[in-house]
Amino acid sequence: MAGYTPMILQYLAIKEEAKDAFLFFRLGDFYEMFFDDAIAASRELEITLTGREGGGEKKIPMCGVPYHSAENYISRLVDKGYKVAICEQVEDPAAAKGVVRREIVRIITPGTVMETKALDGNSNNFIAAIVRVGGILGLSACDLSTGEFYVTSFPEHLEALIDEINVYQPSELVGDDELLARIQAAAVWNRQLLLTARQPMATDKLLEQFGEAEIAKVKGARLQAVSVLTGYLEETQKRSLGHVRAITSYEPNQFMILDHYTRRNLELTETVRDRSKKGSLLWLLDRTQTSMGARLLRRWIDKPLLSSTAVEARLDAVETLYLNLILRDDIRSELQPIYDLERLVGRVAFGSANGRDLNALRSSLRRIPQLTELCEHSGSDVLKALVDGTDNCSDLADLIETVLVDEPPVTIKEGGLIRAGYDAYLDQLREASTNGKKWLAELERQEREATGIKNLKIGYNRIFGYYLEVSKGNLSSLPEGRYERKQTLANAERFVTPELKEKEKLILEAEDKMVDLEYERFIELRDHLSLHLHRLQKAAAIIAELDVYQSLATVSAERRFSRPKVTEGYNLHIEDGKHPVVEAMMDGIPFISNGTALHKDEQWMLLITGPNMAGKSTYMRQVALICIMAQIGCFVPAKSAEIPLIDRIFTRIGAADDLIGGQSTFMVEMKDIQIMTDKATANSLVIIDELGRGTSTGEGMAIAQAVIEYVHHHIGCKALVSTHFHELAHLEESLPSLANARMAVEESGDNVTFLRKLIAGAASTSYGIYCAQLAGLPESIIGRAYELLDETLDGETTKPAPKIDTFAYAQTAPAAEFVKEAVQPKGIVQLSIFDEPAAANEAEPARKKASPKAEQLAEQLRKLDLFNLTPMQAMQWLNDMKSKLNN
Ligand SMILES: Nc1ncnc2c1ncn2[C@@H]1O[C@H](COP(=O)(O)OP(=O)(O)OP(=O)(O)O)[C@@H](O)[C@H]1O
Repeated sequence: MAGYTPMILQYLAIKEEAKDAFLFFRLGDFYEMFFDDAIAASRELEITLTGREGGGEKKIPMCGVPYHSAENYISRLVDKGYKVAICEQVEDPAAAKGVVRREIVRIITPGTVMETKALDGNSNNFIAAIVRVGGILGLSACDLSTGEFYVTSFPEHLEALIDEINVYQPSELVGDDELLARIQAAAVWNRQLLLTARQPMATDKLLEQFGEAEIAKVKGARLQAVSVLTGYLEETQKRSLGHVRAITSYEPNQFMILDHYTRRNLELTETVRDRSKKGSLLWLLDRTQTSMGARLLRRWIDKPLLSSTAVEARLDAVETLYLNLILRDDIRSELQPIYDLERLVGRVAFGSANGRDLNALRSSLRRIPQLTELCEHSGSDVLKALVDGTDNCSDLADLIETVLVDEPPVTIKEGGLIRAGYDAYLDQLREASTNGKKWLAELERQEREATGIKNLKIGYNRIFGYYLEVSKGNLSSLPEGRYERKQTLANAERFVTPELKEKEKLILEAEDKMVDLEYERFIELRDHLSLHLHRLQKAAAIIAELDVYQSLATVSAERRFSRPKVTEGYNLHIEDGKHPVVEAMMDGIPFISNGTALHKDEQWMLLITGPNMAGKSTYMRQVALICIMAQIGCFVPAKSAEIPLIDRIFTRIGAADDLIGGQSTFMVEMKDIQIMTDKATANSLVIIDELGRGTSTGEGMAIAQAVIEYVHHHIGCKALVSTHFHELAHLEESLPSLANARMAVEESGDNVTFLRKLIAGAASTSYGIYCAQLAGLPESIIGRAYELLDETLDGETTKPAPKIDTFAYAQTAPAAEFVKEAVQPKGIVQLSIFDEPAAANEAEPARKKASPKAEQLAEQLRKLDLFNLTPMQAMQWLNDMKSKLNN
C-alpha cells in the first residue's frame, strides 16, 4: 500500500466494504474502476482498459464510464449476475480539504434492481432469504421494486425448499451458507441465481423497518428469514424502504404444491423447449391490461388455491365479467391507461421518482373512481366487496395536479416542474426573471437608439454574464464613459454598464433561486406522497386483482370455457376436456376433446396405452391443467367439469433437459417417483408418462407394475399413467380401481390415422416404426425394421409397411369430419379423420404371442427413440439386433 496517493488509499478503504461488487468510484463526470475491478469490467463491458499513476511502482489498471450513461453499464453487469457498488462524492469538492469525502450510497444487485429499464414489467424480480432454525426452514422473499414481502416456513426438507424457492424464481438468494451450498448443488434453476451468505440483522433495526405489529406476526424461522433479508436490503440500499412495511406470512399448504419439474412439464409460465412465455398457460390466460395485473396473474398461476370458498369467490367474479361483455370492455378500457402503480410507488419510496412518474401516478389514480363505480354496479358481490370503501386517493392526485405542470422534464434539478400559482414566491421570482428579460430587450432597443448602432446586441455567457456586443466597425460610434470593456473578439468587443450588471444580478439570482425552489417543492411533494404509500399500495392491489378477473373472464369467454364446479370431495369429472394451450396453438385445426372420470367407487387410475404421437401426453397434461385452472379461479376448457381440490400434482413427463444435474434420465425418473411415494396424499394427482422406460424392458416393466400397485394400494390418489408396456394391461384384472384406456387409432389400408380419442381397453402396438416413417427415415430402414419386427414375432404375422404419401387421406365414416393435421418432424402433412369413439375402427394388427427372446427384442424396438438416432446409429442398432436374433 505504501506510496499510493491519498485518493487511491481512499479507494482501497472503500473497496474493503464491497469486496464482492464492482466499485464504481465517482471521479468528476466519470465512474472509474481500478485494479482487478477494472480488468474484469473492461472485459465484461468491452470498454478500454487504461492505466493511472497512483503513487505505486506500476500504473494502476483503470477503466471508466461517464456518469450520465452509467445506468446502462450497471444494468449490463447486474444482468450478468454481478453486484455494483456506487460510490459518490458526498461533499462539495470546492469545500473539501484534501481528498473529497466519498461513500458507497447503494449496492445494486440482481435482486435489488429498481431501475425501470432493467425490469420486466410483467414479472416480479424477487430476492429471497433462507434460514434454518432447529428442524425448520424459513423462507422470505421480497420484490424491492413493488414492496411485496412474503415469508413462510416448513419442516426441513430440501425438495420442499426448492419447490418454494421456485415459486418466486428469485434472481438472488441470501442466507445460511450451508443451506446455500446445498441449494447450489441441487442445480435445478432455470435462471442465474446469485448466492450471498448473510446472518440475521439486529432486532431493533428490524423493528424500525416493519414496526412492532408486523414483527409480532412472525416468529422462529420466519422471523429469522425476514431478518436476514431485511439486513441484506439495508446493507445494499442504505436508505429507508418506506414501501416495504407489510409482511405477508403464509402456510405452504394454503396452496397447491407444484414441484419444479411439474411446473416445467406443464409449461405453466414458460415452455420447456425455449423457455418462452408464448405457448405457456400464462401466455394463454394473460389478457391483463396493467403490469400489476400481469404480475398478479403469474402469482396466481404459481399458487393455485386450496380453499373451495376462495376459489368460488374468484369464479363468481370471473363469471360476472364473463357474462357481461359491456362491463368487461368498460373495465378493460379503464384499466388500459393505468401505469405500473406498484413500481411507481416503489420509486416514490426510493426517492427516484421524477415529475413524469408523479404525473403517471396522478393519471392512474384518476381512473379509480370510475373503476369503483363499475364494480359497485356489476351485480357481483365479490367485485363489490373488492372495491368496498376504496380509497381513491383523490387528495393525492389533486395535490400532484396542483403542484406539477402537465409535462415536466425528466430531470428534477433544472426547474420547469412546478405549476404557476402554486408558490407565490416562485411566481415572483419567475416574474422577476421574465421582467428582467423584458428589461434587457428594452435596454437593447434604447442603446441602439442612443448610439445609432443597429447591430448592437445583448448576449450572455457563463464567464462574463450579460454584455453589450458592438462590432469592430461601429466602435467609434460608442460614447466614452459608461461602457466598460470586458472582452475582445476577432471582430467585436463586449462591454458592460452598471445598470446591466445590476439587472444581471437580479435575473441570475432569480433563476438560481427558482431552480432551487422548484426542486425543494418537488421533494416536498414526493415526501408527502411517501407518507401515503400504504394507501397507494392498497389501490394498486385492488386494480391488480380486478385486472386478473377481467383477464380470466376475457379468455374464458373468447375460448368458450365453462365454469368448473370445485368440490371438497374426491371425484373428478371432466366432460369434453381440451388442452387449452395446444388447442390455441393449433391455429384453427380442431382439437379433439376427451372426457375424464376418476371416481372413488369406480376407477381412479387410468393406464393409458397407445401409439406414439397419439396424444397421450397431451391428454394427461390437459387434465392437470384443467385442475390448476379451476383452482386459480378460471373457467376451464371443457363442456363441464367437477374438480375436487387437488393438494399436489406430480408429473413425470419427458426428459429432454433433465440431464443438467448430471444424472441419468432413469435416475431422475426414479427420484421423482420416490418423492411422489413420499409426499402424495389421496387428494393428489399423479401423472406419469411412459413409466419405467430408460432401463431394461424386464426391469422397467417390473418397476412400473410395482409403482402402479403402490399408488393403488397405499396412496389412493387419482393417477394417469401412460406406458409402452402393453403387457401391463392385465393389471386391470387385479387392481379394482385401475382401468385400461388407449388412444384410438384407425388403420385403413396402408394408413394409420390418429383419432385422438381416448377409449376403453389396452392397445397392442406402439406404431413406433410408423412414426419413424412419418419422421422421414429412409425406406430401407423402415422396411428392414418391419422385417425384423416380424421376424422377432416369430415371423407369424406380417405387417406390410404402411405407405406414407405426402397427403394421405384416411377412409371416412359417413359423418366423419376431415381434419388437416401437421406432423411436426418433417412437416409431412397428413389428413386424419375424427369421429365418435364408438365409430373408431378398433381393429389392430393381430400379433401372435411371441417367444421370450422375440418379445424382448420387440420391446427394445418399441423403446427405441428413433427421433434421436442418426441413420447410421439406426443401421448399427438393426445390425446388433439381427446378430442377437441369429445367436
Ligand atoms: N386431442 C387432440 N386433438 C388434436 N390434436 C392432438 C390431440 N392430442 C394431441 N394432438 C396432437 O398430437 C401431437 C402428439 O401428441 P402427444 O405428444 O400427446 O402424443 P403421445 O401419445 O404422448 O406421443 P409419444 O408417446 O410419442 O410421446 C400433439 O403435439 C398435438 O399436435
